[in-house]
Amino acid sequence: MIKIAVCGAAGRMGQRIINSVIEAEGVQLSGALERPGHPMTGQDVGLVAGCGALGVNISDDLNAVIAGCDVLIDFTAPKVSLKNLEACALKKKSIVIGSTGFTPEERELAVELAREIPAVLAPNMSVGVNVCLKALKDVAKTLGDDFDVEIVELHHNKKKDSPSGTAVRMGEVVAEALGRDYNKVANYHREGICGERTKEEIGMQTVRGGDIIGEHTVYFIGMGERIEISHRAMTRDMFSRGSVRAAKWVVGKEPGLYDMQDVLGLK
Ligand SMILES: NC(=O)C1=CN([C@@H]2O[C@H](COP(=O)(O)OP(=O)(O)OC[C@H]3O[C@@H](n4cnc5c(N)ncnc54)[C@H](OP(=O)(O)O)[C@@H]3O)[C@@H](O)[C@H]2O)C=CC1
Ligand SMILES: O=C(O)C1=N[C@H](C(=O)O)C[C@H](O)C1
Repeated sequence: MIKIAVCGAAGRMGQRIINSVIEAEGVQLSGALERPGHPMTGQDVGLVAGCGALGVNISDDLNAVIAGCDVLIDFTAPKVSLKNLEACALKKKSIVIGSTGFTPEERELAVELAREIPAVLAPNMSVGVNVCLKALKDVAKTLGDDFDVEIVELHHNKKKDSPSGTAVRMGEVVAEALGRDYNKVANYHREGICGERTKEEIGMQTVRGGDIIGEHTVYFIGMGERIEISHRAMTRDMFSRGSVRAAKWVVGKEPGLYDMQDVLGLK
Protein backbone atom coordinates (compact mmCIF):
# COMPACT_ATOMS: atom_id res chain seq x y z
CA MET A 1 0.00 0.00 0.00
CA ILE A 2 1.36 3.40 -0.98
CA LYS A 3 0.59 6.04 1.66
CA ILE A 4 -0.60 9.30 0.11
CA ALA A 5 -1.00 12.66 1.86
CA VAL A 6 -2.77 15.59 0.22
CA CYS A 7 -1.80 19.25 0.61
CA GLY A 8 -4.47 21.88 -0.04
CA ALA A 9 -6.95 19.18 0.97
CA ALA A 10 -9.91 21.52 1.47
CA GLY A 11 -9.45 23.27 -1.89
CA ARG A 12 -11.34 22.65 -5.15
CA MET A 13 -8.74 20.14 -6.35
CA GLY A 14 -7.81 18.85 -2.89
CA GLN A 15 -11.36 17.62 -2.24
CA ARG A 16 -11.49 15.76 -5.57
CA ILE A 17 -8.04 14.25 -4.91
CA ILE A 18 -9.24 12.90 -1.53
CA ASN A 19 -12.12 11.19 -3.39
CA SER A 20 -9.75 9.79 -6.03
CA VAL A 21 -7.34 8.44 -3.40
CA ILE A 22 -10.07 6.51 -1.60
CA GLU A 23 -11.42 5.12 -4.90
CA ALA A 24 -7.97 3.97 -6.13
CA GLU A 25 -6.43 0.55 -5.55
CA GLY A 26 -3.07 0.02 -3.88
CA VAL A 27 -3.07 3.34 -2.02
CA GLN A 28 -4.27 4.65 1.30
CA LEU A 29 -4.84 8.18 2.59
CA SER A 30 -2.33 8.91 5.36
CA GLY A 31 -2.74 12.65 5.86
CA ALA A 32 -4.37 15.90 4.80
CA LEU A 33 -2.74 19.34 5.04
CA GLU A 34 -3.99 22.88 5.01
CA ARG A 35 -2.26 26.18 5.80
CA PRO A 36 -1.85 27.12 9.48
CA GLY A 37 -5.00 28.87 10.71
CA HIS A 38 -7.26 27.34 8.02
CA PRO A 39 -10.85 27.22 9.36
CA MET A 40 -11.17 23.49 8.54
CA THR A 41 -8.09 22.40 10.50
CA GLY A 42 -9.00 19.49 12.80
CA GLN A 43 -12.05 18.42 10.76
CA ASP A 44 -12.33 14.96 9.20
CA VAL A 45 -11.16 15.46 5.60
CA GLY A 46 -13.68 12.93 4.27
CA LEU A 47 -16.54 15.06 5.57
CA VAL A 48 -14.97 18.17 4.03
CA ALA A 49 -14.53 16.35 0.68
CA GLY A 50 -18.06 14.96 0.74
CA CYS A 51 -17.19 11.25 0.86
CA GLY A 52 -18.02 10.42 4.50
CA ALA A 53 -15.77 10.24 7.56
CA LEU A 54 -12.33 8.75 6.83
CA GLY A 55 -10.68 9.10 10.25
CA VAL A 56 -8.05 11.46 8.81
CA ASN A 57 -8.23 14.98 10.19
CA ILE A 58 -6.98 18.09 8.38
CA SER A 59 -3.63 19.06 9.90
CA ASP A 60 -1.41 22.13 9.63
CA ASP A 61 1.71 20.20 10.72
CA LEU A 62 3.69 19.85 7.49
CA ASN A 63 6.54 17.79 8.96
CA ALA A 64 4.26 15.30 10.74
CA VAL A 65 2.12 14.76 7.63
CA ILE A 66 5.17 14.26 5.42
CA ALA A 67 6.73 11.86 7.93
CA GLY A 68 3.61 9.67 7.72
CA CYS A 69 3.38 9.39 3.91
CA ASP A 70 5.29 7.87 0.99
CA VAL A 71 4.20 10.62 -1.39
CA LEU A 72 2.61 14.04 -1.03
CA ILE A 73 0.13 15.30 -3.63
CA ASP A 74 0.17 19.09 -3.63
CA PHE A 75 -2.26 21.36 -5.51
CA THR A 76 -1.82 24.76 -3.84
CA ALA A 77 0.41 27.54 -5.21
CA PRO A 78 4.06 27.72 -6.40
CA LYS A 79 5.60 29.10 -3.20
CA VAL A 80 3.78 26.55 -1.03
CA SER A 81 4.72 23.71 -3.41
CA LEU A 82 8.41 24.68 -3.38
CA LYS A 83 8.40 24.70 0.43
CA ASN A 84 6.73 21.26 0.40
CA LEU A 85 9.22 19.97 -2.18
CA GLU A 86 12.06 21.08 0.09
CA ALA A 87 10.44 19.40 3.12
CA CYS A 88 9.90 16.17 1.13
CA ALA A 89 13.53 16.24 -0.05
CA LEU A 90 14.73 16.48 3.58
CA LYS A 91 12.63 13.46 4.56
CA LYS A 92 13.34 11.55 1.30
CA LYS A 93 9.64 11.34 0.35
CA SER A 94 8.21 11.65 -3.17
CA ILE A 95 5.97 14.49 -4.30
CA VAL A 96 3.42 15.19 -7.05
CA ILE A 97 2.87 18.89 -7.71
CA GLY A 98 -0.10 20.19 -9.71
CA SER A 99 0.18 23.86 -8.77
CA THR A 100 0.56 26.31 -11.66
CA GLY A 101 1.95 29.81 -12.08
CA PHE A 102 5.65 29.00 -11.54
CA THR A 103 8.12 31.63 -12.77
CA PRO A 104 11.08 30.30 -14.80
CA GLU A 105 13.26 30.86 -11.69
CA GLU A 106 10.85 28.90 -9.49
CA ARG A 107 10.87 26.05 -12.01
CA GLU A 108 14.67 26.01 -11.91
CA LEU A 109 14.53 25.80 -8.12
CA ALA A 110 12.14 22.85 -8.41
CA VAL A 111 14.66 21.08 -10.68
CA GLU A 112 17.39 21.71 -8.09
CA LEU A 113 15.32 20.47 -5.15
CA ALA A 114 14.24 17.35 -7.07
CA ARG A 115 17.86 16.19 -7.36
CA GLU A 116 17.26 14.49 -3.99
CA ILE A 117 13.90 12.79 -4.59
CA PRO A 118 11.59 11.68 -7.40
CA ALA A 119 9.03 14.42 -8.10
CA VAL A 120 6.31 14.99 -10.70
CA LEU A 121 5.48 18.57 -11.65
CA ALA A 122 2.79 19.01 -14.32
CA PRO A 123 0.36 21.84 -15.06
CA ASN A 124 -2.30 19.41 -16.20
CA MET A 125 -2.73 15.79 -15.10
CA SER A 126 -5.51 14.78 -17.50
CA VAL A 127 -4.76 12.15 -20.13
CA GLY A 128 -6.58 14.25 -22.75
CA VAL A 129 -4.45 17.36 -22.33
CA ASN A 130 -1.25 15.33 -22.36
CA VAL A 131 -2.26 13.61 -25.60
CA CYS A 132 -3.00 17.10 -27.01
CA LEU A 133 0.51 18.21 -26.00
CA LYS A 134 1.99 15.30 -27.95
CA ALA A 135 -0.22 16.07 -30.95
CA LEU A 136 0.65 19.77 -30.83
CA LYS A 137 4.32 19.01 -31.24
CA ASP A 138 3.67 16.99 -34.42
CA VAL A 139 1.16 19.48 -35.86
CA ALA A 140 3.43 22.48 -35.25
CA LYS A 141 6.45 20.70 -36.77
CA THR A 142 4.44 19.69 -39.84
CA LEU A 143 2.85 23.10 -40.44
CA GLY A 144 6.06 25.05 -39.80
CA ASP A 145 6.12 28.84 -40.04
CA ASP A 146 3.25 29.29 -42.51
CA PHE A 147 0.52 29.18 -39.87
CA ASP A 148 -0.02 31.80 -37.14
CA VAL A 149 -0.39 30.29 -33.68
CA GLU A 150 -2.83 31.69 -31.11
CA ILE A 151 -3.75 30.04 -27.79
CA VAL A 152 -6.97 30.79 -25.91
CA GLU A 153 -7.83 29.45 -22.45
CA LEU A 154 -10.99 29.79 -20.36
CA HIS A 155 -11.23 29.19 -16.59
CA HIS A 156 -13.43 29.93 -13.56
CA ASN A 157 -13.44 33.31 -11.85
CA LYS A 158 -11.48 32.06 -8.81
CA LYS A 159 -8.33 31.16 -10.76
CA LYS A 160 -5.34 33.14 -9.54
CA ASP A 161 -2.72 32.64 -12.30
CA SER A 162 -2.90 33.72 -15.95
CA PRO A 163 -2.38 32.38 -18.51
CA SER A 164 -3.06 28.88 -17.19
CA GLY A 165 -0.11 26.56 -16.66
CA THR A 166 -1.54 24.33 -19.39
CA ALA A 167 -1.71 27.19 -21.91
CA VAL A 168 1.89 28.13 -21.12
CA ARG A 169 3.01 24.51 -21.57
CA MET A 170 1.11 24.35 -24.91
CA GLY A 171 2.90 27.54 -25.98
CA GLU A 172 6.26 26.12 -24.92
CA VAL A 173 5.68 22.88 -26.82
CA VAL A 174 4.64 24.70 -30.01
CA ALA A 175 7.47 27.24 -29.72
CA GLU A 176 10.06 24.50 -29.26
CA ALA A 177 8.69 22.53 -32.22
CA LEU A 178 9.02 25.68 -34.36
CA GLY A 179 12.54 26.46 -33.09
CA ARG A 180 11.43 29.55 -31.16
CA ASP A 181 11.98 30.70 -27.57
CA TYR A 182 8.56 30.82 -25.87
CA ASN A 183 9.64 33.56 -23.46
CA LYS A 184 10.60 35.79 -26.42
CA VAL A 185 7.61 35.10 -28.71
CA ALA A 186 4.66 34.89 -26.29
CA ASN A 187 2.41 37.94 -26.76
CA TYR A 188 0.02 38.37 -23.83
CA HIS A 189 -1.47 41.73 -24.71
CA ARG A 190 -2.75 43.59 -27.75
CA GLU A 191 -4.33 47.00 -27.36
CA GLY A 192 -4.58 50.15 -29.50
CA ILE A 193 -2.40 50.60 -32.59
CA CYS A 194 -0.02 47.82 -31.68
CA GLY A 195 0.97 47.03 -35.27
CA GLU A 196 0.59 43.98 -37.48
CA ARG A 197 1.05 40.56 -36.05
CA THR A 198 4.62 39.26 -36.32
CA LYS A 199 5.21 35.85 -37.88
CA GLU A 200 6.95 34.47 -34.79
CA GLU A 201 4.60 35.58 -32.03
CA ILE A 202 2.30 33.18 -30.20
CA GLY A 203 -0.77 35.04 -28.94
CA MET A 204 -1.85 34.05 -25.43
CA GLN A 205 -5.44 35.00 -24.56
CA THR A 206 -7.17 34.49 -21.21
CA VAL A 207 -10.90 34.37 -20.38
CA ARG A 208 -12.15 34.19 -16.77
CA GLY A 209 -15.74 33.65 -15.64
CA GLY A 210 -18.25 31.65 -13.62
CA ASP A 211 -17.47 28.01 -12.97
CA ILE A 212 -15.63 27.00 -16.18
CA ILE A 213 -13.36 24.14 -15.13
CA GLY A 214 -10.79 24.58 -17.89
CA GLU A 215 -10.80 24.90 -21.68
CA HIS A 216 -7.83 25.28 -24.01
CA THR A 217 -7.70 25.83 -27.77
CA VAL A 218 -4.61 26.18 -29.91
CA TYR A 219 -5.34 27.80 -33.28
CA PHE A 220 -3.06 27.25 -36.25
CA ILE A 221 -4.30 29.89 -38.69
CA GLY A 222 -3.20 29.79 -42.30
CA MET A 223 -4.33 31.44 -45.54
CA GLY A 224 -7.78 30.04 -46.28
CA GLU A 225 -7.77 27.34 -43.61
CA ARG A 226 -7.52 26.91 -39.84
CA ILE A 227 -6.79 24.02 -37.50
CA GLU A 228 -8.10 24.13 -33.92
CA ILE A 229 -6.90 21.68 -31.27
CA SER A 230 -9.20 21.94 -28.24
CA HIS A 231 -9.54 20.30 -24.87
CA ARG A 232 -12.53 20.89 -22.58
CA ALA A 233 -12.58 19.64 -19.00
CA MET A 234 -16.08 18.68 -17.87
CA THR A 235 -15.08 17.72 -14.29
CA ARG A 236 -11.98 18.01 -12.11
CA ASP A 237 -11.87 14.23 -11.69
CA MET A 238 -9.48 13.48 -14.54
CA PHE A 239 -6.99 15.90 -12.95
CA SER A 240 -7.37 14.23 -9.54
CA ARG A 241 -7.22 10.68 -10.94
CA GLY A 242 -4.15 11.70 -12.91
CA SER A 243 -2.48 12.96 -9.75
CA VAL A 244 -3.09 9.62 -7.99
CA ARG A 245 -1.77 7.78 -11.06
CA ALA A 246 1.34 10.00 -10.90
CA ALA A 247 1.72 9.32 -7.14
CA LYS A 248 1.64 5.55 -7.70
CA TRP A 249 4.13 5.89 -10.58
CA VAL A 250 6.65 8.18 -8.88
CA VAL A 251 7.29 6.20 -5.67
CA GLY A 252 10.53 4.27 -6.11
CA LYS A 253 11.68 6.13 -9.25
CA GLU A 254 15.19 7.59 -9.53
CA PRO A 255 15.46 11.15 -8.13
CA GLY A 256 14.64 13.91 -10.62
CA LEU A 257 11.85 16.14 -11.86
CA TYR A 258 9.37 14.27 -14.08
CA ASP A 259 6.21 15.43 -15.82
CA MET A 260 2.94 13.82 -16.83
CA GLN A 261 4.35 12.82 -20.23
CA ASP A 262 6.80 10.59 -18.29
CA VAL A 263 3.99 9.15 -16.16
CA LEU A 264 1.83 8.35 -19.20
CA GLY A 265 4.73 7.07 -21.33
CA LEU A 266 4.15 9.73 -23.99
CA LYS A 267 7.80 10.77 -24.44
N1 LIG B 1 -2.10 20.13 -12.63
C1 LIG B 1 -3.42 20.03 -12.79
O1 LIG B 1 -3.93 19.07 -13.40
C2 LIG B 1 -4.30 21.08 -12.19
C3 LIG B 1 -3.73 22.11 -11.52
N2 LIG B 1 -4.50 23.02 -10.85
C4 LIG B 1 -3.77 24.01 -10.05
O2 LIG B 1 -3.85 23.60 -8.68
C5 LIG B 1 -3.76 24.74 -7.84
C6 LIG B 1 -4.92 24.74 -6.85
O3 LIG B 1 -6.14 24.91 -7.55
P1 LIG B 1 -7.55 24.90 -6.78
O4 LIG B 1 -7.71 23.63 -6.06
O5 LIG B 1 -8.55 25.32 -7.77
O6 LIG B 1 -7.31 26.11 -5.75
P2 LIG B 1 -7.97 26.29 -4.30
O7 LIG B 1 -7.66 27.71 -3.90
O8 LIG B 1 -9.38 25.85 -4.30
O9 LIG B 1 -7.15 25.27 -3.39
C7 LIG B 1 -5.85 25.50 -2.89
C8 LIG B 1 -5.85 25.05 -1.45
O10 LIG B 1 -4.52 25.14 -0.92
C9 LIG B 1 -4.61 25.76 0.35
N3 LIG B 1 -3.35 26.32 0.81
C10 LIG B 1 -2.86 27.58 0.64
N4 LIG B 1 -1.68 27.70 1.28
C11 LIG B 1 -1.41 26.52 1.85
C12 LIG B 1 -0.35 26.03 2.68
N5 LIG B 1 0.70 26.80 3.01
N6 LIG B 1 -0.40 24.75 3.11
C13 LIG B 1 -1.43 23.95 2.79
N7 LIG B 1 -2.49 24.37 2.04
C14 LIG B 1 -2.47 25.63 1.57
C15 LIG B 1 -5.70 26.81 0.15
O11 LIG B 1 -6.16 27.33 1.38
P3 LIG B 1 -6.78 28.83 1.38
O12 LIG B 1 -8.00 28.77 0.54
O13 LIG B 1 -7.07 29.10 2.79
O14 LIG B 1 -5.71 29.72 0.81
C16 LIG B 1 -6.73 25.96 -0.58
O15 LIG B 1 -7.50 25.20 0.31
C17 LIG B 1 -3.74 25.96 -8.78
O16 LIG B 1 -2.40 26.36 -8.98
C18 LIG B 1 -4.33 25.40 -10.06
O17 LIG B 1 -3.95 26.10 -11.22
C19 LIG B 1 -5.85 22.93 -10.86
C20 LIG B 1 -6.47 21.94 -11.55
C21 LIG B 1 -5.75 20.93 -12.29
O1 LIG C 1 -6.85 26.47 -11.87
C1 LIG C 1 -7.49 25.57 -12.46
O2 LIG C 1 -8.67 25.33 -12.20
C2 LIG C 1 -6.78 24.79 -13.48
N1 LIG C 1 -5.51 24.97 -13.62
C3 LIG C 1 -4.62 24.26 -14.46
C4 LIG C 1 -3.82 25.20 -15.33
O3 LIG C 1 -3.51 26.33 -14.90
O4 LIG C 1 -3.47 24.83 -16.44
C5 LIG C 1 -5.23 23.09 -15.17
C6 LIG C 1 -6.71 23.15 -15.40
O5 LIG C 1 -6.97 23.76 -16.61
C7 LIG C 1 -7.51 23.75 -14.25
